[in-house]
Amino acid sequence: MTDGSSDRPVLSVEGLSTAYFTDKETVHAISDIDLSVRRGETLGIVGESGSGKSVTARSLTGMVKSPGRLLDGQIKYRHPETVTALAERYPDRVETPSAHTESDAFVFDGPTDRYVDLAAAPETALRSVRGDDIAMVFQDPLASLNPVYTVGNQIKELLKIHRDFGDSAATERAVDLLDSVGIPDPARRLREYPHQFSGGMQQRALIAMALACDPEVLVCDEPTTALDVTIQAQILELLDDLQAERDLALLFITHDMGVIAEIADRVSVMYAGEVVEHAPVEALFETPAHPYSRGLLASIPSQNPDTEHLPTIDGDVPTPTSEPTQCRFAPRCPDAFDACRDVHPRHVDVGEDRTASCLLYPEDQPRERALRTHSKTTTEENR
Ligand SMILES: Nc1ncnc2c1ncn2[C@@H]1O[C@H](COP(=O)(O)OP(=O)(O)OP(=O)(O)O)[C@@H](O)[C@H]1O
Ligand code: NI
Repeated sequence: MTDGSSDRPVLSVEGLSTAYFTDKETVHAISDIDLSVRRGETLGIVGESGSGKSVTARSLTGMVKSPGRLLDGQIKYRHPETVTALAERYPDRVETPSAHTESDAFVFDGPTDRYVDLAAAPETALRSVRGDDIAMVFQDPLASLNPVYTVGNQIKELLKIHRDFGDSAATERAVDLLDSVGIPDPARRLREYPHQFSGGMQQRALIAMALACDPEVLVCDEPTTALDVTIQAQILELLDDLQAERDLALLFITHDMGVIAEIADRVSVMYAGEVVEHAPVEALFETPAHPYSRGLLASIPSQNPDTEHLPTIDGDVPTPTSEPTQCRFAPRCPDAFDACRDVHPRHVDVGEDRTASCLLYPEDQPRERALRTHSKTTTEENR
């Protein structure tokens, strides 16, 4: 490829913020999130309950429901066919180097980068991206499957609507899909209802549905949390195989560091609506940079074989009701110092391909100087 898009991440999220406006308060569920995932890569998103993982997943394809709303940020989806198709469908909303349109452009067709900004896309465009380009698998399979239709009919329906398949072609493809996710005797299971499937088989069926339209990106939000460990391990292995076969970009959300170790290539650690560390998985486990990451790791049984009681991080994730002006982890942080309560940390490089947002860094600088790095306003920085 000559347009340079091929070596960029298929999905990159920049400065994404989503808030819920309730009668009582505004919940800044995610603030200024950056993420990226490449084809064939698994990005793990980890954090305790309430850290904003699911809101991040929902924000990606316009699934945030009122009273929630995206406030800011870009979601750059780079898939040449989609860029071309949406540019044709929304000619007034395309920005090219020769034709600068109004500010409501969401298709960017430049010489060095071609993408669709899903944060600015209209719902009609998002609807065609959702499921087709970016598919999701959620924790509770029964909530995502319709109890009154057979599993086969649900898969076939997708293929008929999104792919214009006829009935027999859809049946054939549905059998292949169930087979590819390791469901034995697929032609027979196709005629069964979701409740006739075990939990693990339901989750496999959901993965088959997610893959029906050949997505580029698969987002899995705690897909194995409800399953027992043996079945969980089988599903993780399945996802790993499917990803390799299809060169999928996989975004895998979990609160479980053990699962992250199994499946992720790179990891983004979330806390109270922010990403606090980005790192390759080996580096994160060997030398976690952010004190929160250290705390999460210390609570994995396999990392502490000798301890009878696993250390946990005291306290809970706060519900963020304002934009961050300080370190949100400071109240629970064993390494916190005075400035942590006044200065909002920015992401700084802490190694190859890794950053952390913590006032302890840059580590090689005297603290005063390090603090000045964090105090800089966004406009001073060359964004
Ligand atoms: N519909 C909503 N209305 C108000 N606040 C919401 C809503 N949905 C999510 N939130 C808030 O957004 C924040 C992030 O929630 P989110 O569900 O993304 O967390 P999570 O990391 O997925 O947690 P879990 O591991 O429990 O699934 C929480 O403070 C939550 O209370
Ligand atoms: Ni969640």
